[in-house]
Amino acid sequence: MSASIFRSIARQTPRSSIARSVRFASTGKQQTLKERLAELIPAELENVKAVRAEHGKKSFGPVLVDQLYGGMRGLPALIWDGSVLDADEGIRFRGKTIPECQELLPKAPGGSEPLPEALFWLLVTGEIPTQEQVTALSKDWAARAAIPEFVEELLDRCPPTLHPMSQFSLAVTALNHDSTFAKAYQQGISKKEYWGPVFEDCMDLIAKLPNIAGRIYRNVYGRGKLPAIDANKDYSWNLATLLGFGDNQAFVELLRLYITIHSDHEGGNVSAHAGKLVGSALSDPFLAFSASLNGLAGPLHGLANQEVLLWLRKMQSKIGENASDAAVKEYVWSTLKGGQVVPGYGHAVLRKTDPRYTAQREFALKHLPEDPMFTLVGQIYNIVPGILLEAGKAKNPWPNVDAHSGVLLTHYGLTEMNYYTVLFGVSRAFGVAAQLIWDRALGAPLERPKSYSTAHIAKMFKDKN
Ligand SMILES: CC(=O)SCCNC(=O)CCNC(=O)[C@H](O)C(C)(C)COP(=O)(O)OP(=O)(O)OC[C@H]1O[C@@H](n2cnc3c(N)ncnc32)[C@H](O)[C@@H]1OP(=O)(O)O
Ligand SMILES: O=C([O-])CC(=O)C(=O)O
Repeated sequence: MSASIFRSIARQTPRSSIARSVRFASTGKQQTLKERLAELIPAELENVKAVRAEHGKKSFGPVLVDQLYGGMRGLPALIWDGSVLDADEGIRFRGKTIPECQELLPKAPGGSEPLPEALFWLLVTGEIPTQEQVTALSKDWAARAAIPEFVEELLDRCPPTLHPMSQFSLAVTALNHDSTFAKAYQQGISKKEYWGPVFEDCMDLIAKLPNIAGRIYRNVYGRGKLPAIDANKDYSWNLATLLGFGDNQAFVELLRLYITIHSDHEGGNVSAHAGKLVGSALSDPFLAFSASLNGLAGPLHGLANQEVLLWLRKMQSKIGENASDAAVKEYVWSTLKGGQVVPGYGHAVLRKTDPRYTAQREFALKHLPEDPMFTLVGQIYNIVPGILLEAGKAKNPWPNVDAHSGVLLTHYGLTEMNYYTVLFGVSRAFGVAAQLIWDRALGAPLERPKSYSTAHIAKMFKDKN
């Protein structure tokens, strides 16, 4: 089966799999996310049953031995309806591109970027929520935001030299202490009911992340005491305030965009897949998401946004600010010749400029067109792809999301690069949580693919010849 057929199947699935039906309960009252989900699940169970009955025994493309050795690149192996990644076009959340989400999703009063609350509703239901539903979600998350005292103490006892991502993962793991799902499982809950307590855990998880992320930031960088969550404000405003940037409207808008676009990138990326894999053992969402965070903390994945800034700063200290194209080119070549990757460039799936990069560039053009680091990012965009093409190894010479995010955060004064991946992690929780809820609702089984030894592969084909 050709790649384009895979893509067209993948694109159709989210649109057809979930009916866009009633948004209001028969009483006329606005439905909550959980009520709407409870309506959608039986239909989706039937849909999956029908697809499996009709296509379950059909082959979905050959597996090449190279894919076994090559990080399973391109291997069709997972189901996730929340988002699908096209190599040329980039991500669609439930069939919607980033510009479509920017246009269609509800916004904060006076704001122009989508509210991440709305994106979460879209990921979970496939539907665009009303403004009232989004406000109710902001309030629900604010009400769940407090973290247990022992988790606060855990974070307060971490040495500031412990990487913020390690602190983040540790705190999320510890939230498992109060998991509704783990308790329900111990009490013998039926398989059919799993999604309910998993939903509650996922809501708690997302809600508690600003307090964890804020506490880590203030502890590690000595930024004083954490303020309280405001139940009348949205998630991003609260996160910005806990970080100490809530009075900067543009920064709050940036966070709304940032959390929306970093949330999900189909099912196979390291953080999404790690969460799904661990969740498949019926580990609760806190344990599953801490696995996601540990994957996101790797420099080839989410940590690349930290690496980009470190690389840019190193470049500036070596060749100075406002360096010529020739000097930048030489620096890029020296990175490659040193056996290192150019952070923020290349991708396992994408073959064009990441639309998340483009969305951030457009934000920068609107809010910080004269920023010198933004100018440098533009200069690098004109230089790196040509060099990667000439070097001839990278399949995708274009920038990914991480090439741009740090420069925006730096502009507003969030200059601590080691912290950047924590914000990526807050956002990625939205996608991982949505996926965990649906996996338990659809009864996704334990993941356990088969591994082979090299001796087995060699013998298998020798025997065949
Ligand atoms: C949110 C995200 O996770 S987005 C990705 C963030 N990561 C980065 O920006 C780090 C830099 N980029 C990379 O390392 C890679 O492009 C990855 C990890 C993103 C994708 O990896 P792959 O799918 O294996 O890429 P690809 O098939 O193009 O790799 C082929 C070769 O090109 C190299 N290559 C790929 N991208 C780059 C790059 N940016 N700089 C230098 N070399 C590169 C690979 O290291 C590999 O080299 P090898 O044959 O010596 O092992
Ligand atoms: O899709 C991937 O493999 C990596 C990525 O961009 C993400 O997870 O956001």
